[in-house]
Amino acid sequence: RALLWEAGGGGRAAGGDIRLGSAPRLALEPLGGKREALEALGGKREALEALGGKREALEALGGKREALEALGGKREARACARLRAAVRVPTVSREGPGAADEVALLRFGRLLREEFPAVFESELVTHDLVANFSHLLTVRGADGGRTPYMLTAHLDVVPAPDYGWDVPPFSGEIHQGYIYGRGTIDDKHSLMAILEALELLLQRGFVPQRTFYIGIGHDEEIGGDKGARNIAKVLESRGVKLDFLLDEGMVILDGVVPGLQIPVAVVGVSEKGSLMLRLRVRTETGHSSMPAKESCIGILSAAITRLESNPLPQQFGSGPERALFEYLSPQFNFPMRVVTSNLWLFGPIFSWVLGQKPTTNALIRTTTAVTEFHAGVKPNVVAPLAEATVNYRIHPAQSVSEVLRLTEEIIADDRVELEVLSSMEPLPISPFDESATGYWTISKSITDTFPDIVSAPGLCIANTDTRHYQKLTSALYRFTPVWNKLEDIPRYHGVNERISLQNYKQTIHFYFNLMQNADQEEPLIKHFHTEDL
Ligand SMILES: CCCCCCCCCCCCCCCCCC(=O)N[C@@H](Cc1ccccc1)C(=O)O
Ligand SMILES: [Zn+2]
Ligand SMILES: [Zn+2]
Repeated sequence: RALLWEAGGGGRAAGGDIRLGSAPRLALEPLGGKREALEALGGKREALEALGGKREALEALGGKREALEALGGKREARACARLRAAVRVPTVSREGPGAADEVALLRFGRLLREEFPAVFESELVTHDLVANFSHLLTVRGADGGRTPYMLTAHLDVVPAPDYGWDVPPFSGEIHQGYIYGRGTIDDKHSLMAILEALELLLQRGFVPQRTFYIGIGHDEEIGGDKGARNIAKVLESRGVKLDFLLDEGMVILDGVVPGLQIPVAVVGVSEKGSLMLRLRVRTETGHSSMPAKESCIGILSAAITRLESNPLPQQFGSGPERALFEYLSPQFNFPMRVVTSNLWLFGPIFSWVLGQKPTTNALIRTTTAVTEFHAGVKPNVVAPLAEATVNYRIHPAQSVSEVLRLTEEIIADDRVELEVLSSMEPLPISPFDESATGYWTISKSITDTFPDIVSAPGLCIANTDTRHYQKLTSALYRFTPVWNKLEDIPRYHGVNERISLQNYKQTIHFYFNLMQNADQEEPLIKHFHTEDL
């Protein structure tokens, strides 16, 4: 039992490889025969459900001991199997009209209904299908006088080309204690864990005191304009106001913050804005044997070089990043503790240090990413047009108009046309003072689940569906309890996205704790404990 959930968890323990892939007879031998194998696994149906099929079951299990250790308990095995099944449905969002895979989106909806019968059949739960593929669950609380809260997640994923992955990205394979696949940390893990926690609580007869909503968007990865936006509209039309909302966003960082001695759970209390800018240069085309002195490609390249060599000014101290370091100050090692306790003095040097790495640089300034470049039509034709896309993520201390003005100043060339493709101002800072019940409910649930780490408010550097819910509450928080070491950060939207089995179990525990903590008036007391899971 312990091995399954501890392998790879928090990067601390290395589990054994349970993908053996040997012939069925070889797999059966160490188990002592088919009947014994099935008995060990609690029954044929459970074994097959947990592992996704007979052949896979046999391939995955190398021996009796490994089988028992790997499966832990039936409940854990089933939860793990359900996440793997979710990963196998390729709910990929692509840019452009008609790009949604409607078959996969519908299949995913069916999977949710089949896998969580207690949720979907409960008298306490109402299910609304929104914009054909998104889901809104209302879990009716006993005390209608209390303000509801909301948990959100999304079921779509970014594309995942096969190359570069150790296992196919939509296989949900388990490898060395991790479930691999697109969506395992963005964001099917949180969606499935929320429903796992609710399923279990409902099975145990839990009746929440206050109503809560679960919003599951189907197009977050392309802006959420159909899913989350319409879920929010449904709630607005019903006159709903929320105490707080929790979505994906920030995570647990282990060894990512320089000088911090313990892992920190960063709860995003604000979110950077965004500006997608198209740069365009047009020049006379013609025969490449008689080129003009400058080409549109050269002009645009020079503009881009100026943007990259002139990052926008650092803003350290004027956004929620300052609170993060003040909260964490006692946890830093000796020299950093002095620095972070005296930011009035060391602010400029600390900001310079943060600016040296992409992850921490993202906290302190509006970032400039040149993401696309297109030009030219033929090797012997002078290019008529060069285009590039620049994606700014705007620090809360700046605005879209300020970033546009600075861009024009840096480029300083009228031949470069600017077109705003989309823009979004940074989101306001949600409350995290003593009276912020949502923040403290999340914070307590983090501590209940991970007693040895600290939590702190911080800035979410990517964008989430939360902006669609701004009319419902000003208390928007962004956090899922994914445990990240520095080397794990590129897995988001990258290759080898994965979650450890232990970390997935912790994710379920987190929501299980949260659903109970959210009901409590001070002091926060739970009825059920995660040890019972
Ligand atoms: C104290 C040091 C902190 C160092 C920072 C470390 C950062 C670690 C961050 C981990 C990243 C987690 C990201 C998860 C959420 C991703 C959400 C997302 O991908 N959103 C898209 C949404 C979008 C927006 C606009 C158009 C299309 C899609 C995004 O691009 O932001
Ligand atoms: Zn996401
Ligand atoms: Zn994403």
